[in-house]
Amino acid sequence: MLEVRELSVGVRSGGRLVPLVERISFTVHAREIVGLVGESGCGKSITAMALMGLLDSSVMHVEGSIRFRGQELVGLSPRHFRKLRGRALAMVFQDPMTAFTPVYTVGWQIDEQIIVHEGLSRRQARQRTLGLLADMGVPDPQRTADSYPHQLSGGLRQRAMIAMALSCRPQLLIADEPTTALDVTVQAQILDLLRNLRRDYGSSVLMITHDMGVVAETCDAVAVFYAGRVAEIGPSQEMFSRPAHPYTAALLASIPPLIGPRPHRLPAIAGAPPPPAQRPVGCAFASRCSFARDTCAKPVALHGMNPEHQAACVLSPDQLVFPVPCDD
Ligand SMILES: Nc1ncnc2c1ncn2[C@@H]1O[C@H](COP(=O)(O)OP(=O)(O)OP(=O)(O)O)[C@@H](O)[C@H]1O
Repeated sequence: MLEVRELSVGVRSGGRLVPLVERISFTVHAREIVGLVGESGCGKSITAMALMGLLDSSVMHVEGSIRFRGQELVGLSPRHFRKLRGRALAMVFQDPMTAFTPVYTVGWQIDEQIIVHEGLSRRQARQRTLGLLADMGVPDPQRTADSYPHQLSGGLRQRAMIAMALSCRPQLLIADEPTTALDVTVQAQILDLLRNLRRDYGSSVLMITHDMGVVAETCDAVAVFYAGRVAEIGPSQEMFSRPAHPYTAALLASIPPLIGPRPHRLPAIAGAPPPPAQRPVGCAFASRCSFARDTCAKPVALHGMNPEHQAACVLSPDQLVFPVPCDD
């Protein structure tokens, strides 16, 4: 369905190219939910924008390959990208107000999307809009369709945006932090909705998040991003039970337990990722890693526990014994 190979994105700055994303590879199979996870600034959104053809080519340079259902997207013209977007490829954002304009009703905007892409009449489009809103668990679809975006709660707006993204039955939905702005109950409902998309619509989902808890709830496979590179990639179950990169382990340690007493405080990762212009050639996590040693200063490629589960760490999983969260 989607194969990203050695994808790099750089920004032109002061006569040189600063790498924002470096040689990223991952695959999304049909009906699969894949997570891109990592702290703020590690390149998740830039990757998503490259997939959607939304990067400004006068500022950003894209290299490598993005094959979507056999079609190469790197170098695709804006006109061809426009045809794909909203149809085969769709995206939902953290803030639905970026998807909706405030001056038209939500229903009118979803209708428009359907009319433009599928040539249905306004009446037929409205039927589909109401059906989509109902599928998204909107209690009163007619009323929601007739509302302006600012009249809806955050949860309803998010459902309406997902309905709009699904209006032309995309094969791949990219969800960029779709639940971050929502309270915990609504968050769980939206994640449920995304999980059901493959069953109800046959869609694959690329889930972008900084939250390992969201990955645990939804994703079949996950790529852990750190400072513009993939630190670890693999099936989520396997990665959760046996992380092979200290950064993954640190992210996992920051998920609150679902059952039992919650630790007094969750371990946070001290420090911050290096900014793009200051990334070292070796492991960019080394300066924050309790396992760091001299060899971490050399570049390290992803290598495998098995062909599917790979990490870019000089240590083998046996050498990585991670502390469990303490309860002090
Ligand atoms: N237009 C731009 N020009 C220059 N640098 C940029 C631009 N957009 C993003 N960056 C930089 O690229 C890096 C990756 O940003 P990106 O938004 O992809 O991170 P992210 O992992 O999605 O973080 P967040 O979770 O905060 O959205 C960051 O260091 C960011 O400052």
